[in-house]
Amino acid sequence: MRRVVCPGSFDPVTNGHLDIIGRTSRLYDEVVVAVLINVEKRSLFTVDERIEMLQAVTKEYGNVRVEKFHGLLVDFCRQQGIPSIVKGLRAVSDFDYELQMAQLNYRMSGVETLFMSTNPEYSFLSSSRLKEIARYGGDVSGLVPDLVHQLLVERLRG
Ligand SMILES: O=C(O)c1ccc2[nH]nc(Br)c2c1
Ligand SMILES: O=C(O)c1ccc2[nH]nc(Br)c2c1
Repeated sequence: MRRVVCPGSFDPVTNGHLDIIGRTSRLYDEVVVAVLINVEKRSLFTVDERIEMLQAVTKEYGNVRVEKFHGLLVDFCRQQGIPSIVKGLRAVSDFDYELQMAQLNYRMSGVETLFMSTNPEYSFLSSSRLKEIARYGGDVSGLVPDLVHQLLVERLRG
């Protein structure tokens, strides 16, 4: 059974994330989306809210499991018995950092990292940029799933 981890903060999940997860779900028997618990970082949605959104928007794929983890990603992979990670690459600017992380993770644990080119339509998109636009009243409806859009507007209004 070929399984892979797709890590991130997903605060919240965007259409860019969903594109990567959906395409990855067609390549593996199971995709484990790993939501990072980072207590130092102030997040807009709680980890459990992010997990619920991810579960709702990935249900249709049928082979995506959403989990949370803290600490080292490679320790999570080891605990899950999963030998590889898939990450999206939006632009050359992502590559330097992601390459270093991939080399470090491999050196620490032998866990492999596979990179997938993001859909150019979303190459500018990140959760943080999305929240910034939404905070100032910008229309982000085409950048996140409808469910996430509703929750985002409600949360920012609150
Ligand atoms: O949500 C994040 O922080 C995040 C970061 C980096 C990422 N690369 N590929 C994906 Br999907 C992804 C998600
Ligand atoms: O949302 C982010 O912060 C983020 C970062 C880096 C990323 N690479 N590919 C994707 Br999809 C992606 C998303």
